[in-house]
Amino acid sequence: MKNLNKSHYKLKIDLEKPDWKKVKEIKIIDNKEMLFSISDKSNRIIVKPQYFRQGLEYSLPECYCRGGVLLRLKKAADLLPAGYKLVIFDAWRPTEVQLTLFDRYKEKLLRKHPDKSEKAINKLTEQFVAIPSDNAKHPSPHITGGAVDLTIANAQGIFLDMGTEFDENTKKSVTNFLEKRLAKKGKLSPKEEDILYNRRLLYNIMKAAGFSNYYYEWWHYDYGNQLWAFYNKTQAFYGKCVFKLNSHFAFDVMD
Ligand SMILES: C[C@@H](N)C(=O)N[C@H](C)C(=O)O
Ligand SMILES: [Zn+2]
Repeated sequence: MKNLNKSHYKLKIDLEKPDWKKVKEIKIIDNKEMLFSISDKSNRIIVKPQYFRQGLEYSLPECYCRGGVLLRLKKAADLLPAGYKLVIFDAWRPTEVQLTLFDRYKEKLLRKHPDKSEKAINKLTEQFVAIPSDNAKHPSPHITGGAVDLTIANAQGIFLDMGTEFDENTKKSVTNFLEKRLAKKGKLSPKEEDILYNRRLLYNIMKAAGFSNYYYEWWHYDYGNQLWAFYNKTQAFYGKCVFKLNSHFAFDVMD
């Protein structure tokens, strides 16, 4: 890390928890950009669809995102140190996949906390999986084609240590977990320091390309949807989208 450019670590990770009530109230004027497949668009982006690999029902063998997201992913990838690549785990999601993810995690929490109320369990679930919604006024982030889950691989193809697995549902996944520990204790172990800088690298290139990060997950970034608009204090331009294949093998956004 010491031989890498300082600009990769310029910004410390400073984030707030989203207020989902406010997020859902943000106005969306969809710009109708199409969904594109992400594979083969840049030699610095690898696609590894995690939910398909896990055999999740309705998951897809390819990742798709809006045109503006694809452009910005390429920009972020080009900002990486030489040889490093972005690894995409998931992007646009069918509502059915969002539902399965939500139910799967909720069941896990119910088993762990049989004494908690349904309301409390839903609130906990919502931290790691957005409430499944294809309501045009407040669609779940991944249903818009504006959200992407990703990490970084180094020049040897090894995933950088981000401190947790993808989708690990613990407080260690909170993006600035180690920033807070550093501020409190004044120092980190060498391994923790590596993780802190790896997260900062992802955060810095994605911020520079125009994305926002989701407080609870180091791997989840947004552009153009309501969650992004919340963090950027603006309106959203990506709403709910379903797709149909057109003659250019891209996907038209449908209402
Ligand atoms: C499930 C996880 N990978 C994820 O994407 N979580 C966010 C909150 C979401 O479901 O939008
Ligand atoms: Zn995500």
